[in-house]
Order: sequence, then structure tokens, then C-alpha cells
Amino acid sequence: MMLSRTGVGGATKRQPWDLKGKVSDMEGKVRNFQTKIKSVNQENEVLKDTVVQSHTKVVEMEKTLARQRNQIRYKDLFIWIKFIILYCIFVFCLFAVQMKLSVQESALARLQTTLTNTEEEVSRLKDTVVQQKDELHAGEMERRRLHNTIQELKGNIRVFCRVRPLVEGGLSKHIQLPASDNKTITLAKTEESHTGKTSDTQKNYNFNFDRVFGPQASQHEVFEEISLLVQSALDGYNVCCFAYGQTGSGKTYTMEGSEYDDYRGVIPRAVKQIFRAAEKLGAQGWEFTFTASFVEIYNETLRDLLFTGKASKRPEHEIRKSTNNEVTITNLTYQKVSSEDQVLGLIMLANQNRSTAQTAQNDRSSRSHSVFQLDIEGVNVGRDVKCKSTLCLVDLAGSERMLKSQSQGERFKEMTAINGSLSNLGIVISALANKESYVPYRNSKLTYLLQGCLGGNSKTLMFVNIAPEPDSFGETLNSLRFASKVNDCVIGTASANRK
Ligand SMILES: Nc1ncnc2c1ncn2[C@@H]1O[C@H](COP(=O)(O)OP(=O)(O)OP(=O)(O)O)[C@@H](O)[C@H]1O
Repeated sequence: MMLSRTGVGGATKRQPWDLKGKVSDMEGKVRNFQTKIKSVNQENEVLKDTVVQSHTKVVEMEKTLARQRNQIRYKDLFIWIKFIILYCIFVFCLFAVQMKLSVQESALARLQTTLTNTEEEVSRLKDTVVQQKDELHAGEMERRRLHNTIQELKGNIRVFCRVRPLVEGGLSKHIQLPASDNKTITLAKTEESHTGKTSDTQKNYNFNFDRVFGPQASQHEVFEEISLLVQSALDGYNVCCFAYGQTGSGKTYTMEGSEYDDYRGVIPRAVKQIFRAAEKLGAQGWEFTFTASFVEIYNETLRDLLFTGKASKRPEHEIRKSTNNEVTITNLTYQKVSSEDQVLGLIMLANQNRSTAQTAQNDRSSRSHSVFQLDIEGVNVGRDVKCKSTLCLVDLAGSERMLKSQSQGERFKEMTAINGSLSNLGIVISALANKESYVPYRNSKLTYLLQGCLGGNSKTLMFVNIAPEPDSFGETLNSLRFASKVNDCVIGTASANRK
């Protein structure tokens, strides 16, 4: 700080006390100044510190800035690297896709060639299939023709004899079956000498049939013989198979058998064969519809064995013949069936219905005929061929003859009905064989019902069932005589119901 000279050494003479005061003023001022300088210095120091701190902050900020700049630079670099890597991957993928595309294009080209070849092959195969179907159809028709010729050669009416085993097994002496010949049966009757002087004489009754089955013959063996006839039913021929014989001779065993596979009879086996064969023919374009019915004829009255309603609501039935000669029964259950099991169910229902009636009337089933019918309609749309036939399987009433004196009332009525219908069956068959102009079908319900299945357009098979007990000798002889008459008949050539 500058001190004014005028103030200290000026022209005006001053007194010493004045000077003293002034000096002390000056000193005070100097102290003030010093204090101020001190505080200014202190402020300066503070400012310096502040400057140093600011400088440090600036340096730090510069460092931070530099770091951030570096970071930004690294980030940019990282982004670039990432971009380059992605680009490389993209280029690589593009390349891979292009490679794959070109591989697939060549595979596609190969496939197209294969497809064209396959299409040609398929069309060639289609032609072959059509040709083979034609051949198969022609083969099937030829098979039917040959099959029918064989059946005709065997005879359109055939008689098989089946001998039931004795209850204790084996066979009685009076029935002889030669081991070398399965077509002959001999009934031997030993007649005692009345005088006792001559030895007993033996009278033999010989019968010949298309086949004689002994007591050991299995159900399978028996069915094998008639399975060809069953095939005829599918080929469009009416087929009728019935079992004739005295009560207990094995008619029901032959026709129905038991539910165990090995012991099944003709009806379940025929049904099985028909459904199997129909399935096979399906591959050749054949479609079949089957309708089953089961009826009982008792005392010349018809009873629906498939009826499921209330007993009190049972309808009455009449046999009707339509203009196209088809025989139907009014109010009867005609059940469409499409499987073997369905038919087996119906057979069970029929048996239940029969046994209900059986309980009400002892032994009734032996005294009634039961007729199972399967109507078969086949169509081959592609070939415009149709066929229609009926397979008729009949378990006849017991054929035993009762003495008129032994039967009265209801029994007499039953006996007359059974004898009437069975003898009329024989009359109808021989009238057909003799080509008589009048065939008395309508004389009994049985022959009227079987009209479509007997005669020119049908194949008939009769089982004559034999009871081997010695006390059945008379009935056995009668049965064999009846069967023998039938066997002598040759019914006119059958023609298939084809349209
Ligand atoms: N070939 C056979 N082998 C073994 N058992 C048989 C044979 N034939 C019949 N039977 C048995 O003999 C008995 C009588 O047979 P089945 O009932 O079939 O006679 P049927 O002639 O039908 O009598 P019905 O007129 O009373 O109905 C049955 O127990 C049956 O199982």
C-alpha cells in the first residue's frame, strides 16, 4: 500500500503530539493493513487450495473423460467385431443354405424322376390288377361252374348216415360197418329157430348211402363232407340240409352240437364257413347281405324262435308264396346279420325259446321240427352280377312210429302231424325225382316252408341218424328204408339264382 508523502513530510509544520498521533494512526492503519493482508493471504491460500482442488477435479474429470472416451471407443470396437462376426455367420449360413438348397434341388430332381417312374409302374400295376381281377372273376365263375358240376355228379340230393355211439361207447352187434367201405351199413337180425332143431338164422339188411359215419366220426369229419354244399349256398344255389331219425338218435347233436369248438355241429360250422368265404369274396368286389330266421313247426303250427316279446303277444304265422315264388312267413322275425357271433347269439335265443316251450310241454322239442334259414344275397357291382340263395338247416321231429292204440288226445294229434309231415317230405322228394307235374308241397307246413330249398334249383342233403341200441332195431330199419328211398331220388339239375 502506498503512503502519501504529502501527509508525512508536507510543508505544514506539525506538532510532535500531532505526529505521534498520526504515527499511531498510521500504525493502526498499518496493522489494519497487515491484518487485511493476512486475511487476504489467508483468502489467497484458501483460493489457492480451491484452485488446486479445482485443478485436481479438472484432472480427474479429464481422466474420466479420457476413460469414457476409451470406453466408447472399445464399445464401438466391440460393436464392430460383433457386426463382423454376425456378418460372417450370416455369410456362412447363406452359403450353407445355398449348398443345402442345391443338394435338395438335385434330390428333388432325382425324386421327380423316381416319381415319374413310379407313376408309370403304378399305372402298369393298375392295368395288371384290373387284368388279374378279370382273371380272378373268371376263375371264380369257373370255380363255381366246376364246383357245381362236381356237386351234380355227386348228386343234388345226397344222404349221409350217422350212427350214434352207445351210451357206454362202441357199437352194438346188429350194426355192421365194413372197415373198407364208408358207404355201406348193414343191419343184422338174428332170428331164433322156432323149432330149436335148426340153428338161428341171420337176416341182413344192406343199405348204401353217399357216406356212412360210424360212432367215432367227429363233428369236424362230418362237416368236411358237407362244407362243399355250404359253399354252393354262397355261389347262389339253394341248399337244404336236414337231420332225420328217431328221438335220441343224434339229430340235434349233428345239426347244433354243443358250444365247445370241437363239438359244434353243422349249423355253427356252416355259418362260420359262410362268413369267412363272404369276407374273402369281398376282395373280389362281392358284397353280401344275410338274413336269419328260426322257426319251429309243432302240430302244424309255426312258432317264431327269435321272438323276444311277451308270450301273450305272440303273433300267429302263415306261410305265403310271392309272385316270384319266394316263400315267406308272416309276422316272423327276419334278422339281418353280419357276423358269425350274431348268428350264434340268435341260435342261443332260439334254444331258449325252445326250452321254454319244452318246460311247458315235456319232450316237445323231439316232437317239433326246427328250421334255421339264412337268406344270402350277393352283389358284385363292378361286374353287374347278383346272386340270391337260401341255406336251410333243419332238425326234424323224432321219426319213431307210435302204435295208434298207445297214443291218445294231444299225443295222437302230435303223432299224426309228425308222421304226416315226414311222409309228405318223402312224397315231395320222390315227386321231384320222378319229375311229376304236381308236387304236393302244400300238404304239410314243413314241405311248404322248404319249397324253395327242395327241387330243381336246390341241393339237398339228408342225414339219417341212427340209434345203435338193439331195442331201436325196428326204428333204425324204418329210418334207413326212408333214407334209402330218398337216396334213390335224383333231383333235376340245379341252376344258380344268378341275375
Ligand atoms: N355222434 C355222437 N357222439 C357222441 N354223442 C352223441 C352223438 N350223437 C348224439 N349224441 C348224444 O346222444 C344224445 C341224444 O342226441 P340228440 O339230442 O342229438 O338226439 P336227437 O335225435 O336230436 O333227439 P331229439 O329228437 O329228442 O331232439 C345226446 O346226449 C347227444 O349228446
